[in-house]
Amino acid sequence: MRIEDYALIGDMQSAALVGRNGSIDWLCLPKFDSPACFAALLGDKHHGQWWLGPAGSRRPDATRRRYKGDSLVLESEWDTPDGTVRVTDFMPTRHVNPDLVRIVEGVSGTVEMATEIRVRFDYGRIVPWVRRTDGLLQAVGGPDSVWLHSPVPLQGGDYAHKARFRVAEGERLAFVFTWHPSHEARPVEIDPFEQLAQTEQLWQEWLGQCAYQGPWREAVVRSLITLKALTYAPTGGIVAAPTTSLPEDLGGVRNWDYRYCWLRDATMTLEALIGAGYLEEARSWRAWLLRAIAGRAQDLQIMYSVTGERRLTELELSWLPGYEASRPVRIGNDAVTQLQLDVYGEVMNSLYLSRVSGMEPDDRAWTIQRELIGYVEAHWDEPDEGLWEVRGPRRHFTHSKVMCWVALDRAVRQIEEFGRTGPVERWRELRDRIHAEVCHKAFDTARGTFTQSYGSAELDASLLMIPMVGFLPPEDPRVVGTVEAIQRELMADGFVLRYPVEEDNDVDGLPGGEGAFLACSFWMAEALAMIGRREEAVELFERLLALRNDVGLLAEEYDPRYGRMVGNFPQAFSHVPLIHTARALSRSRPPYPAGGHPGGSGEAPQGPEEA
Ligand SMILES: OC[C@H]1O[C@H](O[C@H]2O[C@H](CO)[C@@H](O)[C@H](O)[C@H]2O)[C@H](O)[C@@H](O)[C@@H]1O
Repeated sequence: MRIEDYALIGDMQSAALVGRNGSIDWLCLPKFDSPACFAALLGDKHHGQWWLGPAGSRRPDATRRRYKGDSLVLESEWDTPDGTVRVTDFMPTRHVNPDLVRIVEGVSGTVEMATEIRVRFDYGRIVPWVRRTDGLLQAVGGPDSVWLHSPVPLQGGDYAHKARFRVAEGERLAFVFTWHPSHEARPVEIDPFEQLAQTEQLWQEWLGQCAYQGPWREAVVRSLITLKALTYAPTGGIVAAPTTSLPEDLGGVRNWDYRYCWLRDATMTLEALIGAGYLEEARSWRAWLLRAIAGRAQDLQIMYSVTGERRLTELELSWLPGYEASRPVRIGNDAVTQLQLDVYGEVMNSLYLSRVSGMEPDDRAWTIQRELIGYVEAHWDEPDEGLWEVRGPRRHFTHSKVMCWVALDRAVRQIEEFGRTGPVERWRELRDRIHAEVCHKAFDTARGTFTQSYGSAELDASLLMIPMVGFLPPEDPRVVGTVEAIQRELMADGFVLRYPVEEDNDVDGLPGGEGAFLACSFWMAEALAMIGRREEAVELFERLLALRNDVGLLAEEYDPRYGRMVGNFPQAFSHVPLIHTARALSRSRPPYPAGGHPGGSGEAPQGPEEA
């Protein structure tokens, strides 16, 4: 199944991927980063899968599917010669244990249905013991146990449980799958129909707070729902994606675990949520951040688990063959130990924006920000791995330096605008020094463009963020020159690459190519809008929207060679800039924080042309 054939359901603690043919191929319980109990996504049905659909020798795709209104409740419908049947899949809000509910409903006629379930704990490695108790099926293996309430009798065999049954018009049959720690007593059963009503209501209430009223609202709302689904409700942490090892290069080695909270991705997600009126998420993330990074500034990591754990050691799961043979399958992520200086700017920016949006001050937050700035003061001039987390040699990445400027700029603003205390003169002086150095060392005057790193001739899509973060005004010729150079040199098949990936180029230290990283194309659309080229911006934005799958979801990348989505799915880093670009094009996103460009050209800015 292609990556875009999946839909997402979740309960804000974990999430499952449901295939177009009714197969649940990915589910980690109890948390996003727990071992999967269905891992067919990275192997086959023997690594754990739950299929449910019309009976027959093949497993046909649903005739149509959609989310029920603005929710995460998925409805898949099959038209068959004998009638139409609907399967509603959702994960109710967590009470004590995680539940997955599948309701089969006869829409017309009488349809013969079938189901086949294989539970495999520990990412497909543990075949559990299965027994029947009081009409329920219980599977146990190590620390994990699941209970399945099935409305039809299931037959065991071939390490699976199967059933064939009929559903007539108006009939509703509910399957409930509940996880719990194997040492605990049997979980309390939920009422699936009551839970369905409650889950729908929850989403309705959440969307009721949405402040976005601009164009492309349907795409923006689906992206907001997806971002909310990637939020770990108990702590406020946000995962970059709910999957691991969906390849950036089909059949290749660029397979990473995204089930963690990157400070970069999370702060960008928050900016999108805050912009749409969701301050509660910002409050809860700030509390998560203060707990996660508590301690010495030099110990700050670029990512943590959603509960704040720091050790995310990378491991390869040798028994999983990988998505379309893309090996290795990895869990954990070695990027955790990298130096990525941009995260200081991202954290400072998001805490500043939270204040601008009306969030109450927190003295501990300011103490930590002062510590972070102390670290930036001491280390901003070192080479790092940058936002792309390259596994090649460290460099003086331009984007990292620009974000160090952002860190200082937002610290200065907190003093100027919110009466915080700190060595403002020293910080202003360093902010301006970094600005001058970047303009001197990272700008190629002959080509009229900023470059990826000091002294390099390469371009990099992250340079498109220069006007967005307020480093230079959009009409500055250096910004326009950079946008145009990236258009000329980094675009392939209508989309923007992160940086050139060629065999003789060791930027990221990895073999193989990759698709177009979708965030970069959204940044291009936003940058075009900012420099007044709205028509081109809209054209590119709509080309990107057309890549979304039938239920509005985007992976990390799109590979024009195959016309397919690649990389982890769905990816916050793709949905965030979708929201930002829609806001920029509808003029509801301020181009940079109020107060001008302290380190800018000094010339009076000319506003971008009105459309
Ligand atoms: O492709 C190389 C790198 O890919 C991952 O990083 C990317 O995803 C992160 C999470 O969305 C994002 O913050 C980062 O900017 C992206 O480059 C992976 O985690 C890295 O280990 C890998 O080197």
